[in-house]
Amino acid sequence: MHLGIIGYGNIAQQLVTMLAAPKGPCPERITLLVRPERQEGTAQALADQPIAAQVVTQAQALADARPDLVVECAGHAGAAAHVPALLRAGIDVVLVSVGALADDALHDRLRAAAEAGGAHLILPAGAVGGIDLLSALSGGGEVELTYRGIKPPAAWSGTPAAQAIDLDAVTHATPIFTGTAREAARAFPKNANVAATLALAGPGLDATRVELIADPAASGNLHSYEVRSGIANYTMTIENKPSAGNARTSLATGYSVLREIRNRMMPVIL
Ligand SMILES: NC(=O)C1=CN([C@@H]2O[C@H](COP(=O)(O)OP(=O)(O)OC[C@H]3O[C@@H](n4cnc5c(N)ncnc54)[C@H](OP(=O)(O)O)[C@@H]3O)[C@@H](O)[C@H]2O)C=CC1
Ligand SMILES: O=C([O-])CC(=O)C(=O)O
Repeated sequence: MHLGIIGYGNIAQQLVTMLAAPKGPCPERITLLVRPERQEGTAQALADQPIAAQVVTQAQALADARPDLVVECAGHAGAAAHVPALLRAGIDVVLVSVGALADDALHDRLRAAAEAGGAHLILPAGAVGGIDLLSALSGGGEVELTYRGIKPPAAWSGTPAAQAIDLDAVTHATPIFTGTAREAARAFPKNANVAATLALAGPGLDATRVELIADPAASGNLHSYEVRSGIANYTMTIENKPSAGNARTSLATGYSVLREIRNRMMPVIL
């Protein structure tokens, strides 16, 4: 496999490290797309790992390299800037920044690009689980979904919560947002991709209720949700450990993307 990666932050670095480890299938080549000012530093960082790697700075250059699969790990703006051109070029893309789809215009643009290119936009489960069952239940009729995301106060820094309350002074679990999954994904682009993923697998971005909480007692990122439907009811709680490079991103996210990549390299998909 020739793998493309957009962005070289926390998730992308975790991915390259895991892919380069001597366990499990590994791509033959990686092409990374980073900002121009990051090109040299990224090339240097990649020199010490065993997978052949090149670094480009334009979506067109990544498309021209013809990777078999691209994973986007660059946030909502990075996804909007680069993913449409890749889909239009017929390249399948795993969109980690799922909350970017809360922008209807971008959602339409990505869908049209995938159709025009005959490519697929793949939404990974990311830091949450149970997407398979939720999506299956949604195919069978009406589904009700409520989601609650709990993170330590520091994980909400740089978000609207930091303007509304003093995060350093939070002493107990404090709600910082209630609303729809669409509102959450747009207001918390680095923290509510899970809400968007659940909503898209479930009753939709405007019909999914979301509560976000800052809790000094939280040791990681906790995602819990409740599903009610005519076919099955379930609740799920996931206690995620934070990733080393970015506390607001759960460690499991990189593993979920790794699964998407390796499923493309294996005769049996699971
Ligand atoms: N689906 C899920 O469950 C989850 C999804 N996410 C999503 O994944 C994203 C990435 O997470 P994480 O790796 O932890 O975040 P980081 O901030 O560590 O990494 C993001 C990287 O993307 C780069 N980037 C941003 N814009 C562009 C661009 N236009 N072109 C190229 N590179 C760009 C940044 O570079 P620079 O420093 O130069 O800006 C940075 O290196 C999050 O922003 C979030 O949207 C996160 C957690 C869970
Ligand atoms: O990684 C997580 O726990 C979830 C997250 O940041 C998001 O949903 O954007």
